[in-house]
Amino acid sequence: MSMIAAFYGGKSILITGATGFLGKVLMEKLFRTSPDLKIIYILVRSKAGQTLQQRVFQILNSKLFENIKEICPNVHEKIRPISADLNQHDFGISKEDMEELLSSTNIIFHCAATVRFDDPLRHAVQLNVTATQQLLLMASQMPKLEAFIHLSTAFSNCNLKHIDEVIYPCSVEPKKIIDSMEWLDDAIIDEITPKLIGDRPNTYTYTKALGEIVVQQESENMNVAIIRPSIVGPTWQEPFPGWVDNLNGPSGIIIAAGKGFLRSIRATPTAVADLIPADTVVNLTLAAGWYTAVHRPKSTLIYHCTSGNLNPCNWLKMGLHVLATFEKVPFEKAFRRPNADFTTTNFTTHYWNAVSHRVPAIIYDCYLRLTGRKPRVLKLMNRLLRNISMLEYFINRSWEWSTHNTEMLMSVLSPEDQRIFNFDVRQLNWLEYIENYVLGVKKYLLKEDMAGIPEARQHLKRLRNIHYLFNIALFFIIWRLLVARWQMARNVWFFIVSFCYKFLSYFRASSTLKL
Ligand SMILES: CCCCCCCCCCCCCCCCCCCCCCCCCCCC(=O)SCCNC(=O)CCNC(=O)[C@H](O)C(C)(C)COP(=O)(O)OP(=O)(O)OC[C@H]1O[C@@H](n2cnc3c(N)ncnc32)[C@H](O)[C@@H]1OP(=O)(O)O
Ligand SMILES: NC(=O)C1=CN([C@@H]2O[C@H](COP(=O)(O)OP(=O)(O)OC[C@H]3O[C@@H](n4cnc5c(N)ncnc54)[C@H](OP(=O)(O)O)[C@@H]3O)[C@@H](O)[C@H]2O)C=CC1
Repeated sequence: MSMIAAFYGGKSILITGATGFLGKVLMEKLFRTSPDLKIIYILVRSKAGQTLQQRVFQILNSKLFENIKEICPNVHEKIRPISADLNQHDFGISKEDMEELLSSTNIIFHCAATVRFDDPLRHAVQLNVTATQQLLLMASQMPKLEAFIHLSTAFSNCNLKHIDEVIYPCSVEPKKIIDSMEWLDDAIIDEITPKLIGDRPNTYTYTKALGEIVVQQESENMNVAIIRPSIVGPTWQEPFPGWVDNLNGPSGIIIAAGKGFLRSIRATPTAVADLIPADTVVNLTLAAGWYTAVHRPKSTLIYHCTSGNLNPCNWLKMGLHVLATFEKVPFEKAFRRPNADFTTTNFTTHYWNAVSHRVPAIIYDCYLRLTGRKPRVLKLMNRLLRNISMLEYFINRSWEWSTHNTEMLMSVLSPEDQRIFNFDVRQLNWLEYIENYVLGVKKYLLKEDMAGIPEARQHLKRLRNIHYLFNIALFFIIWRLLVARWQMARNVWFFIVSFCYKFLSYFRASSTLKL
């Protein structure tokens, strides 16, 4: 019998960010392993014209939840969406809903966040810091609360090279930052943002670090744990391999490369690609929830959920295997044949951005214009290059994360729990995982059918022929221009032709002699 699964049985669980990538995998696993849980409250906002119920319906009817209705037939009754916007005071939760949450909740998983790197500081602080503070305030009024699990990121202290499972201070207290956001205007906030974030690359990592400090400061008398995953990738094993539903992390890059838009990227090939599968993060999160509630450690434990120190993979290995998988399962309607390389200097990056990215985009836009359509490829390309520049920080450095707490947690699990809530990344086969990643991107993000693979191959063959024809035509045009205008080119051409003629004559003469 799994102790962790049994622990969640009969419990009332509150999840924020349940409509997000990790939140959905977390909910699925909870229903699959503890179908007798009492209820899952999820804080949801209406979005893109969808009501809360429509959003929940969409999640429950998605491929990810395919088997849940069999395991937990009354799953609809066990999810209770609560209308909430974490940007609002008290999250805009109604009085009745708030009373129910406060009186019933046993466990909180706080996953909601803004994960955008370019969010203005005010918005990132509101969601990643102030909302965390408010949720802790709510948690402190929950008499039945057993554990509060906060999802942070392994990159919250990415300004350090070696990161321990501790909370590091920031130069300005989070409370001061929260206060200042209330009276400073946007222009001033924009001006002071670079000074505040210091040697961190963006507002996301900075506000996640502030969020951790808030958790530490506001969690008196509560059982709290912080999970710090690195770059969360698609599922490794559960409920099935390769599930992914957003463009974050490497997924967008894989699409851009597979569709032939991206031909080079500035990356350090030997830097560690610290990816961690979503189901591994969820298993560790659930195990930490159980441990925190049952063993009640004296201080807040931080768990690094990373792969680099136990089973490292680097960007070169990842890149090469992504490209090899494109050969087996090409994406449909590619712009160019997928073929990419890493650049390592400013000069080569700018050169290849011009030659391999912008020039083909301009040529294609000319073709669109000539055929009476609206040019759009250069705009798309510039956006892609801008977005990639925001990720570059993370693919040109390596970090070391210590994992003592994570290893301790693994060691206290029963063999049954180690199997059901497996977070031992040493067992991960990277080649298999990356192949499933590319397949998952094709199936679940691009919604492409496997039956379309022969046509996609044909399309790539056509692109290859166009590429060869284009190169031959370009060569002849340049040659004609040179020979027509430049005596030196004529001399070189005459020399090459006469050399070939002499070589052929010699070859013919020597073969006649042999006979
Ligand atoms: C010798 C041979 C060598 C071989 C080499 C081969 C080389 C290449 C082959 C391919 C290889 C792949 C392997 C290497 C790749 C390197 C990968 C690099 C990844 C590094 C990731 C680092 C992450 C690190 C760290 C931290 C981890 C975390 O804690 S947080 C989670 C991660 N967060 C993110 O990733 C967020 C990043 N994104 C953003 O901040 C923003 O989206 C953006 C700033 C990048 C883009 O903003 P922008 O305003 O331009 O676009 P936006 O409006 O957001 O979107 C445009 C349209 O796209 C849709 N969209 C965008 N994002 C998503 C999403 N997540 N889910 C769904 N849809 C999304 C959006 O809706 C828009 O659509 P429209 O509205 O229709 O326009
Ligand atoms: N993905 C990754 O690579 C990593 C993620 N993490 C952390 O894991 C956690 C989950 O990340 P992930 O699932 O990828 O993120 P997603 O962006 O997929 O999900 C974010 C969730 O937060 C919710 N949310 C955002 N703003 C609000 C709001 N104002 N009110 C209510 N809900 C809101 C979103 O709801 P809605 O659907 O309405 O937008 C969504 O459910 C985050 O804390 C993140 O920092 C850590 C390391 C890596």
